[in-house]
Amino acid sequence: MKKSIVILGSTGSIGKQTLEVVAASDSMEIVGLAVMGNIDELENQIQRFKPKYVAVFDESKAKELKDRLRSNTAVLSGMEGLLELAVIEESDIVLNSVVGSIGLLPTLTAIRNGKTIALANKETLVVGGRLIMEEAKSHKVQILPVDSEHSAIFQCLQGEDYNNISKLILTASGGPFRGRTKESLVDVKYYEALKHPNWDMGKKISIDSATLMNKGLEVIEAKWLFEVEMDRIEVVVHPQSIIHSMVEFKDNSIIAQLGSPDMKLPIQYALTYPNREKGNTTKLNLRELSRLDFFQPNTDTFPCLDLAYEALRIGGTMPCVVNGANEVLVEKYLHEEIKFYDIPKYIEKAMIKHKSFQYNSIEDVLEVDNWVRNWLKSEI
Ligand SMILES: NC(=O)C1=CN([C@@H]2O[C@H](COP(=O)(O)OP(=O)(O)OC[C@H]3O[C@@H](n4cnc5c(N)ncnc54)[C@H](OP(=O)(O)O)[C@@H]3O)[C@@H](O)[C@H]2O)C=CC1
Ligand SMILES: CC(=O)[C@@H](O)[C@H](O)COP(=O)(O)O
Ligand SMILES: [Mn+2]
Repeated sequence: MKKSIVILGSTGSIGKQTLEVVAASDSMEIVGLAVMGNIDELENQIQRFKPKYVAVFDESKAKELKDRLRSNTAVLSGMEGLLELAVIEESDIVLNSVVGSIGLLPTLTAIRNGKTIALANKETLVVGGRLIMEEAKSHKVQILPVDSEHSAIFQCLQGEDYNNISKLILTASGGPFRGRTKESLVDVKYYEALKHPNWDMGKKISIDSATLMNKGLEVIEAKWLFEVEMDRIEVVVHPQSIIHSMVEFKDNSIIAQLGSPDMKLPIQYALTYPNREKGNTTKLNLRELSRLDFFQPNTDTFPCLDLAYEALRIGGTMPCVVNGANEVLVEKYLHEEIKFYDIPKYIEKAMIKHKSFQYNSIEDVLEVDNWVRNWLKSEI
């Protein structure tokens, strides 16, 4: 029997690579695909993978697709359609690779319906980590990390007792501006920030890598996934992105996971877990690797990392505020409405304005997410 996969965000960087993984495997098939509004690409995907269902978030685009489509694929639409797709009976696993906190509700809905989750959408755990992990436990649902660092840690922890973890060591490439001074980045343009040295990713996460907010979000993601407190999560800059992360144990042994920087590897691991299948990524040739470097992150040039740690220290709804502010600010930076250092500046302002509280429901989280987005509108 083939494993039936639903991909939320199939037209994005992770979504397309997931389709490549599925296409190359004999053990998986696609039953559902969801996108925001890129129906041209979705139509190609429908022809190739013949999913039973698709969901298009943008209602008018969904209607356009319905009018165009000459196949038996059912077209769902809006948030309702996205949630419906997240819980279809035919699926064995839901890979969530939408971008942003909009991914929270589909993850939660899938968990409440007992669906195994392959999670690329890190914002889910940043904004609602406590709730998600509680629900996953109570519904006995497994969350399989897709983010490369978390997949690496998950792989390092196979067969290990989590009580023996001494610390998690997340590697960061340092992004396109590694080694630069703050002064030199004041007027840096978004298209320079999009040039990641090692990974080909969507725009939002590429800007996050350039500010180091990506690593901040990943520290929060790691805290929830592996139940490790923030003072035992360390970030080390590793420009080659060959070691994808490490775990140090009580006995001072460190286990690392290595591979060429290609997301198809963690995607495949999540989809085939606990098995491993033949991979199609470039093999590492250790003899050709001349060196592996490690440095301390420069939080003077990249203050976003410290802001994320501070949000985690405060706890409650503060990480949600940091995430919501960051999403708005990255979008504005991409549209040249603000400058590079306005990103940390306004995130910090939002943190000062917000009084964090312990959320008890998804409604609490969504309200805070909404608040920070509206507050920024009036502030900038
Ligand atoms: N790219 C990477 O290598 C990595 C990404 N991640 C994480 O994975 C997630 C996805 O990143 P990435 O693939 O780069 O992002 P992209 O911007 O490339 O793709 C985003 C995808 O989400 C879809 N989407 C956005 N909003 C909605 C919505 N409301 N309903 C349905 N679909 C929606 C988009 O559809 P449309 O095309 O129609 O707009 C698109 O398919 C992010 O959380 C990121 O942090 C983690 C590790 C690595
Ligand atoms: C591929 C992946 O998981 C990204 O999150 C990547 O880690 C980004 O690179 P940085 O280390 O520069 O943030
Ligand atoms: Mn990552």
